[in-house]
Formats: sequence, C-alpha cells, structure tokens
Amino acid sequence: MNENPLRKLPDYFDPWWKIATRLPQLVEDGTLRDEVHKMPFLDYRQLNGEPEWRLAHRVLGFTTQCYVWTAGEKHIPQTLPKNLAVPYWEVSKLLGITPSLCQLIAALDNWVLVDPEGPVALDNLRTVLNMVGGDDESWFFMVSGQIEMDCGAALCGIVEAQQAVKDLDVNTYIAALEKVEKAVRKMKETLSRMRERSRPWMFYNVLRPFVAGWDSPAFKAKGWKGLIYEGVSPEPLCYGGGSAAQSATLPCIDAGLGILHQPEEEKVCTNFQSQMLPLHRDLIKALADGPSVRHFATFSKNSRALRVYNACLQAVADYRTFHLTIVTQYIIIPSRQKDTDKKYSRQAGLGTGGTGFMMYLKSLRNSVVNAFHQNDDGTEV
Ligand code: HEM
Repeated sequence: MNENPLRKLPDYFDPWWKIATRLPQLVEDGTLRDEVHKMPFLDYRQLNGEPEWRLAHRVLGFTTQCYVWTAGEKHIPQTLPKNLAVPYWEVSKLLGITPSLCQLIAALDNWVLVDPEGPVALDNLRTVLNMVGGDDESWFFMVSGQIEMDCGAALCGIVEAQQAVKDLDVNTYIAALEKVEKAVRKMKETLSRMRERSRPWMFYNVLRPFVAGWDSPAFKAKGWKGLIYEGVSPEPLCYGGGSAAQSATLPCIDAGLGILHQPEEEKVCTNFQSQMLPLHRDLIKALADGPSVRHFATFSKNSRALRVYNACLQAVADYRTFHLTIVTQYIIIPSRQKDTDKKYSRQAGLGTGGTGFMMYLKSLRNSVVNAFHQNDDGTEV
C-alpha cells in the first residue's frame, strides 16, 4: 500500500476530478460519455511529480474503463477521445506503465481511512474512486490492499533470508523464513475475508465487466484489434484489463524462494509486469538475482532449514489453492447461473487480464508443489 497517496489534484484538473468522483452516478444515468466529450483538453505538463502522475493515472484510468464499458459490450467505442487518451498516455509514459487499468494503482493508492483516527487496516479502509460504487467494489479493492500490507513482512523475511545465506547463518535463515511462512498464511486469511462484503454475483456481473481490457472478446467480436487512443496512434492499441496478477506480491515471493514456472506461464507473468510500477519490477528482479534461499535449504545440511523452506512452499501452495477456490466462486459459478447479465457475457471464460485463467493458475500452483525439496535419502521432509 502507498502509505500516503495524494488525495486531490491541483484545481486546474477539476474537470477530470469532477467526472472521476461521480463515475457510478454517471454510468447509472447514462451521461458519462457526454460528460467526457465536454471535458476540456488539459495540459498534463501542469502535473508536478510522481504523486500527481499516479493520481492522474488513477483518475484517467477509472474514467477510461467506465467510458469504454458503460453501455455494455455491444456498444463499446472504437476510439478513446483525445482529451482522455493523450494525457493518459503521457502520464503512463512518465510512470513507466501502460495506459490501462492497473489494479495496483487502483488498490494501493485508492484508499482512505473510514475513521481518520483508526488504524490502516482492512476494516477501516474504503476506496476513494469507484467505477460502479457500493461496498462490494470498495471491499474487493481493499482486500487486495490488505494482502499487499500482509505481504510486507514476507518480503522483509526474504531479504533477511538472502542476507543469512550470504553470511552462512542458518539460525537467522530459519527465523527469516518463519516470518515468510507466517506472512503468507496471513495473506490467505485476508483473502478468505473477501466473502464477508464482496458478493460473487455483484463481482461477476457488476464490477468485473468494468475492469476488462481491450483484449476482451467484446473487441474481437467487432473485429477490432484494440482501442484507438485518439491523438496518440491511428492504430488500435491493445492492453489487458486490471488484475491482481499485476501485484508484485507473489512474483516477489516466487523469485525469493526460487520457484520457477513453465515457460508459457512465465510469459504471462512477465506480461503482467508491464502493468507494474518499474520499482516493483526491479524488486522482483533483484530478489530473483539475490543469494539462493532455495539452494541453501539443502546446502546447509540442516533439517530445520529444509523444513522451514518447505513450509514456506506449502504456505504459497495453500494460498494459490485457496485463490483458485475464490476464482471458482467469483467467476466460474456465477458464469453458469441463469440470471447472469448478458450485457457482458462474452467475458465469462477469461480473466480480466485476458488469460484463459484456470489452466494458468493451476500451473502456477503446481510449480510450487513441484519445487518441494526432499531429504537426501529421497523421503518427504
Ligand atoms: C474475487 C476475487 C478474485 C478473483 C475472482 C480473482 C481472479 C483472478 C484471475 C482470473 C486471475 C488470472 C489472471 C487474469 O487473467 O486476470 C488472477 C490472478 C492473480 N490474482 Fe486474483 N482474483 C481475486 C482476488 C485476488 C486478490 C485479492 C489478490 C491479492 C492481491 C489476488 C492475486 C492474484 C495474483 C497474484 C494473481 C497471479 C497469479 C498467481 O501468481 O498465482 N487475486 N486472479
């Protein structure tokens, strides 16, 4: 989570802000596209530094998603008007990410405390900008945010474990990996809270269609290769939608624990990284290039070290297995229900990031299971 996200753009950008903060209402009454067409062409160069670029990306990103999907998949536009497209493109370039919804800017920056005196914790967080509005949307993004916070302890543990490998310090290695295991277990516990306030039907039928990208079947059905960003490129540009797969959390844990995926899945993961902030991409790479925590589990010839390394793998496998359960409850089951909103039916079989997701997610989980070390005599630890 961004500890101190900017809450407001300078007054000059009020025309953007006034639309972005009313998106659910404008979508509901069908006036959003008219409002966007009336919006002045603002000079993005009036934005000053990364906090303002990030907030601008969020404002323009949420507005773009709603602009595209507001009238259902049959009525998507071929072109994003230049008063949205050009600043979105330019700000994205400044940030080093794509001009498309990046769930982690949406989730990591998009929070405010319910009780300003209370803690920065899931029960006291709500979203600032919303696409469709309501508690279901807010809870969905804030659960992602809390998982990011939970993951912080795992990342510290991995860095400490890498240092311990360098120092050949087995006790510190064990203590560090115990932290990693505990943090990943906490991430799973938080993910299980998704069901408290974000309902599968609402997610599938109401929120999910709005986070889809231009690689969605709705674009393919029209024979379009993407969305034309007016004033940027005459050719359509194709970007995936928002997905928590753009989170650096699990890629960092995989990299730190030395978990390798199949080439096909690795390609998809790398693609998701283009929608991460460059600093997050750098962190994944630094952890992958660091001292090998995986190798040390056997090299140290210490059964406790081996056990704790395997316990971390077990926690990651359990997390991914549970995530698959959530995906089944929130996408697979609602996609089979009769009352599913046909306005957006084409997106049923795909992840919002556009992947054929069940095979992909199962393969990622299986790579963790296959990474388990055994004792020297081949027995399970
Ligand atoms: C209703 C809840 C959720 C659903 C339906 C869901 C669905 C999906 C889908 C379909 C994918 C495949 C990639 C794509 O095409 O988008 C995915 C990947 C992923 N999701 Fe979720 N997700 C949910 C919640 C979360 C949350 C709260 C997190 C935590 C930040 C998360 C983390 C991930 C990660 C890291 C991946 C990449 C695959 C991996 O490393 O295992 N998801 N999710």
